[in-house]
Amino acid sequence: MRPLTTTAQTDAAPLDTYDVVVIGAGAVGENVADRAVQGGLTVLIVENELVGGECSYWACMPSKALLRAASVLRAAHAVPGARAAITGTVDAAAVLASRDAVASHWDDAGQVRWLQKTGIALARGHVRLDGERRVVIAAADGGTRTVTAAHAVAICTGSTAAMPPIPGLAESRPWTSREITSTETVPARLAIIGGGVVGCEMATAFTSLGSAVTLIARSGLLAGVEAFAGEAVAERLRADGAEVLLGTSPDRVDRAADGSVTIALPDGRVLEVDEIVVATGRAPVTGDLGLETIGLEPGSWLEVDDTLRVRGVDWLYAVGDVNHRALLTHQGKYQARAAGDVIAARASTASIDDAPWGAHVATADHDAVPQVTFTSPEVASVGLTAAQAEQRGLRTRVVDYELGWLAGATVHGDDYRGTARMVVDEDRGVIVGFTIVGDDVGELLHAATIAIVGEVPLARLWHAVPSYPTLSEIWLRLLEGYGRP
Ligand SMILES: Cc1cc2nc3c(=O)[nH]c(=O)nc-3n(C[C@H](O)[C@H](O)[C@H](O)COP(=O)(O)OP(=O)(O)OC[C@H]3O[C@@H](n4cnc5c(N)ncnc54)[C@H](O)[C@@H]3O)c2cc1C
Ligand SMILES: NC(=O)c1ccc[n+]([C@@H]2O[C@H](COP(=O)([O-])OP(=O)(O)OC[C@H]3O[C@@H](n4cnc5c(N)ncnc54)[C@H](O)[C@@H]3O)[C@@H](O)[C@H]2O)c1
Repeated sequence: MRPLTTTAQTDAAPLDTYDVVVIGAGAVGENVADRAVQGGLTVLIVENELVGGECSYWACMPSKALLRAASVLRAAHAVPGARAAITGTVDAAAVLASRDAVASHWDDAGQVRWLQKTGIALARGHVRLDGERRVVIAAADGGTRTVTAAHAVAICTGSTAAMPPIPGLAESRPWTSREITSTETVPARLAIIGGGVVGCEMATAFTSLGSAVTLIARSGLLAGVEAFAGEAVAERLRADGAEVLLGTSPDRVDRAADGSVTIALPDGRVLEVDEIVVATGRAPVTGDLGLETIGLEPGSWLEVDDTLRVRGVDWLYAVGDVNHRALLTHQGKYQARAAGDVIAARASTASIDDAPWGAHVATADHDAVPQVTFTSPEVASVGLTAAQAEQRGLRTRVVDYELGWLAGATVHGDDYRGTARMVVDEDRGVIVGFTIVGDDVGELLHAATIAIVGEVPLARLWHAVPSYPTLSEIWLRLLEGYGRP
């Protein structure tokens, strides 16, 4: 693992009591703290690794930095004139160096300065709850400090890579998302277990960086979204030279004395690789948090109501990955804004706005979670898939359109291909789901999120005119496919 650089504690005059104690200074904890401070409360945030958390150093940011060069190169290759200017392939060393800069060289000084500027006190150490509204902070030097929260404790401890019970796997020192996103080398032969978002993005990145990648998925790829998305990603990975094994999972994994890893598959085949990455989902970071001191189950996801308050404990909040509502930075930060605001409101005489879509609830978590997967092609989706809408008992109509038929696609590059799907709730005349798959479509997603959250009637959407010739004309084509209501 890369050496971590932590900047000294900013909690200059440590108090025994703060209005709010936030456990975990990832993107989500930082935002809970910020909103609570803006609401007039004193806040202590406690972090035992780097301020900024997973997203800044081992997840969103470094992974996107690893993917960007190949995406730009692919776009240039598709455009006559630009294509001729390309004289080489992806420069892996330059990509890794750029990734290092994007990950701030695993130094959290910048984020600590932001905490200082915002008026949030920081303590370094591992936190455990110690009964109602009390926490004990164990510092790296062995010292401990007990702090009481006058109003609330917010658990924002995130998630970690889950380890499936495959014989020999744990003993084989597999990489997780942390090692693959911070690697200093490009393994010549790389196997990835798990066909979810991490597996697909890292297979895309490392194929472009020169690894011979084998992606092992027990179902299709990207199971949570429309099936055509995973199919398009599998097709492109294979075209780019990766091996994609669907509907299978290793029987056994072993690492030999020379460092190589063998993977035995159910069909009798044995793969040999240099590194293996486990990308089979996440586990909550709640195992060593003192949850048992307040009657909760250590190691469990923390179930919350829409104000992000842990069910049955009126002073405790769980925000971000740890509540398992939507494991995404932007959605965790959305929850954090609601949580910080409601904590401040409950600490004062302000009224609580907890009706659906109110200021103090994370209503969008249920039906309007946007996500962009930065594979090739990109996959962007929000709301329900056609199957999910049907399972909900909605009377739906589905409209699909091939992106390659758009004038904007013709200009974008040669042989542009992609698919968009709109799922309409026929009874309400609004969109409940939108998925788009194609190169460079991620930035198109927010229009769909606004349409779904705003419950914009289809009849009114006909008046939202996309510019010609952009890929946004997908909206016009989907509406024409549906017909004017
Ligand atoms: C490879 C990868 C790529 C991703 N890419 C994206 C993406 O492109 N877009 C996106 O939206 N999401 C992405 N995600 C998901 C995103 O990283 C998470 O949703 C997000 O980091 C969750 O933020 P969090 O603040 O809840 O948790 P974290 O970022 O995990 O922060 C929790 C913090 O709590 C600290 N902590 C834990 N326990 C204690 C304790 N007892 N005492 C003190 N401190 C403690 C930890 O050290 C950590 O800093 C990705 C995830 C992975 C794995
Ligand atoms: N661009 C983004 O938004 C982005 C990028 C990366 C990660 N993330 C977030 O991080 C979270 C974690 O991602 P992830 O990919 O680890 O989890 P995931 O839940 O998306 O996918 C895990 C996959 O592993 C498979 N799997 C589980 N056990 C297996 C086994 N024994 N053998 C083979 N396959 C197995 C599952 O069927 C599933 O398809 C996601 O919830 C995602 O939202 C987001």
